[in-house]
Amino acid sequence: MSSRYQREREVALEAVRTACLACRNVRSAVDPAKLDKSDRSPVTIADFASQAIVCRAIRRSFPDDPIIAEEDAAALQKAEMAEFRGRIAAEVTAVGIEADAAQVCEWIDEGHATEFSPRFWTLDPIDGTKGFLRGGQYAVALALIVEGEIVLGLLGCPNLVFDPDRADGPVGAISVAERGAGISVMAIDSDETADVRVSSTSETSQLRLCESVESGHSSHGHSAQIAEELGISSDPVRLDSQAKYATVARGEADLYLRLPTRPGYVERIWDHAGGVLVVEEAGGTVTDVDGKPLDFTKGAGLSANRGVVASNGTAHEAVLAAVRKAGV
Ligand SMILES: Nc1ncnc2c1ncn2[C@@H]1O[C@H](COP(=O)(O)O)[C@@H](O)[C@H]1OP(=O)(O)O
Ligand SMILES: [Mg+2]
Repeated sequence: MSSRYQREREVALEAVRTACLACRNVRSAVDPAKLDKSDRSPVTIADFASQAIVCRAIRRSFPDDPIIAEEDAAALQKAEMAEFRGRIAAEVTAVGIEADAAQVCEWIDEGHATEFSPRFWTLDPIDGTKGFLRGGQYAVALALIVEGEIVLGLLGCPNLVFDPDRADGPVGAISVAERGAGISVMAIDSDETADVRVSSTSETSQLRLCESVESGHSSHGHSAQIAEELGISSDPVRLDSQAKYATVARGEADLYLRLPTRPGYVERIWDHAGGVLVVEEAGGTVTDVDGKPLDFTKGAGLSANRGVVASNGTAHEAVLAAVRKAGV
């Protein structure tokens, strides 16, 4: 695969892999029973550690690139957060990056950009917080956007089986896509690599649909209507995070619907940029519910778009027609 962004890819892959390891450490170190009762602090530690790791890596290699990331360190600066800051620093140190609390806060705040620029990165340090808490799917999602076009997209999915045909095989998959250069999926814990491609399903009744677990993030009512319109009788697969894009990219699902639950909700770029390129480079198509391409020139929000439809490409027009019919 010829690569125009070889160095960016290497830096991004190493950073996402390390962030995935930190997320896993936090997840396995905490008693899940305690997580239910707590104030989200364990997940917050992983969010912050992941953002610190990835922002540090980008800043060291590409000092001039702005980063639009989900978290910031403002809430960490309070005196009563001292222990918490220390725990984040300990998690970053545990994956081989020695850091104190102040340093970690500085790295987190490298992700403070909000405005569009000709070249920038966007990061969701943990996409799918609820999946992370449930022990389900979550993703470290990173993308590089140049002149409004996603040129690199990475999804680190620590809980996704590497090979869908080996359910008891290795767990943990990082999808790495570069525009025009294709997509590879790498195991988190080994050198194993796989080429993937979207499905070729064109018969709409056979489409395997995936959507959010949370009905507050995507209208399950509308997706049931769309499925009926397409003649789909199988139940949708529900999973958290951009792992949905990864499953469409490797042909495990044919369609991901993200349908607005209320007028005016603006999707965040870090919730989609990585996943969009992963699906496109695997041969699929991504638009909003009106069939328009997602517009990454508006800053942190996808304010020119409504919802998302990601498909294997073959079925895209038929799906958009059903979306229109459902009155989304
Ligand atoms: N009303 C909404 N519509 C769409 N996405 C939402 C909505 N509210 C929150 N989200 C975002 O959906 C993402 C998770 O989506 P999924 O259901 O696919 O796992 C999170 O980043 C979450 O943002 P937040 O970071 O504010 O929680
Ligand atoms: Mg998110």
